Amino acid sequence: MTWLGVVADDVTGACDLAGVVGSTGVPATVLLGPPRAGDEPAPGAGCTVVALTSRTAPVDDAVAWSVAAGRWLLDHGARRLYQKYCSTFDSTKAGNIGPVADALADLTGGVSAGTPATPAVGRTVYQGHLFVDGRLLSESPLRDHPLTPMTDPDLVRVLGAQTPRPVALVPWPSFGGRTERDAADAVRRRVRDDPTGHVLLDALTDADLDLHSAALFKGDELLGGASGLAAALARRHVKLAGSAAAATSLPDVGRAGGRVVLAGSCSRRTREQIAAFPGPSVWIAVDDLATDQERAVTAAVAAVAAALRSGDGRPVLVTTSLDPGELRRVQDRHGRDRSAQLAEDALAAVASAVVDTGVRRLIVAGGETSGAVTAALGVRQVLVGDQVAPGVPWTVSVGPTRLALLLKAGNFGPPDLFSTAWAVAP
Ligand SMILES: Nc1ncnc2c1ncn2[C@@H]1O[C@H](COP(=O)(O)OP(=O)(O)O)[C@@H](O)[C@H]1O
Ligand SMILES: O=C(O)[C@@H](O)C(=O)COP(=O)(O)O
Repeated sequence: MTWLGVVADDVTGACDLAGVVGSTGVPATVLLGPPRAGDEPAPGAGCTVVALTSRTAPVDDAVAWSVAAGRWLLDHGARRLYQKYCSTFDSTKAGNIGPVADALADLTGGVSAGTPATPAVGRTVYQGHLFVDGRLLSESPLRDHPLTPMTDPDLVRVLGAQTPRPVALVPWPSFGGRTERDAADAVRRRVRDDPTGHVLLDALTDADLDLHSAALFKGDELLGGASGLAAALARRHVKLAGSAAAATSLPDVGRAGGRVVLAGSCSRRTREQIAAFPGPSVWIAVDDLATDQERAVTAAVAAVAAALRSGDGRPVLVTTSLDPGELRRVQDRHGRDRSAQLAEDALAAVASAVVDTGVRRLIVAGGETSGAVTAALGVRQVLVGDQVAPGVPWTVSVGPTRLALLLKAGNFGPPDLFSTAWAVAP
């Protein structure tokens, strides 16, 4: 029975959260939404995540899809709603986190409380400022993101610019190091004082997130954040229920057909993973796609097929990724949105082509990229298994053609992920 219903703004974020929650003993499943008539949560899932592609969508679409997903989750028994956004608060200039929070809060208690802090992957929030591996967000590689460059680390200000509702902060000194009861008082007082607003929570450690989950577990407000707070809520759920479920074992997809890595992420970690990849690789240039998309995609598909045939079973990497300087030049030539669309469409087309030839195991790097690839493959639901690294679980698609998919957030996973993750593939 679904206890936590999650509306996630991208596919890799959904898998991150489901993997992390699953590792606490709460089985989690991901529906790639918005939900359609006849969709049902997977049986036995304590946490059902609806993955949207709403992070960079127009605001009205993001709100409409999120409300549909939230209603569906509540209609299917979810006791709490959770808005999953990025641990680095990734937002376009228009900013979808605020409007979606406003709309989802209206479905629940009218107020939201949450934090992107996820110490397991180096994201902490202090005095409302977001740090990534100890650097302010604005000084981290996120300032160079292709679609959502983050240049302001002050989350109260960033969220405040996205919503007409008040945004309040629970700063660390008001709860940090306190007893569970005192910390809960500090959080609940803030939530009571702002009954129509959004409350952001500082958090430096998982212990801080456990204090927040104790304060928020029984309320009716909209919860929000990244996988850190969701995991703390799941730990609390398991503690109160007194038992954890066994890890989900994923069905085998077989070993035939070869293995492919599709990397559309330009994030620093993905670029390290590309640089460390020892196998054959095919690079697709956005300039070529802009000149003649069909020809460039056909050439890429042929190159991948040849590499799969002659590569002794080694995985093949296909990528459009660029470093920040080159990326800016491509964006200047073709426009930010158009170049992103060309890259996503190309990798999605390559994914369809290789699956048509029998490939059943794929790693996809990048949230937007994973959204495009799973849409092209017609994947509607994935079962989530063990994590290869924090926030990086293998999944298997539900449906007649089972695919093993590792849908990886751009900045996640160790540098050798593209060659080592296969050892534990379903
Ligand atoms: N060569 C390129 N030029 C312009 N945009 C690109 C290029 N390669 C990839 N992109 C775009 O960059 C974006 C990366 O976002 P995403 O896939 O979400 O990765 P991440 O998880 O790192 O945020 C995608 O929209 C992708 O299509
Ligand atoms: O919270 C996170 O950092 C991730 O779950 C996430 O959302 C990452 O987004 P992408 O880097 O766009 O995959």
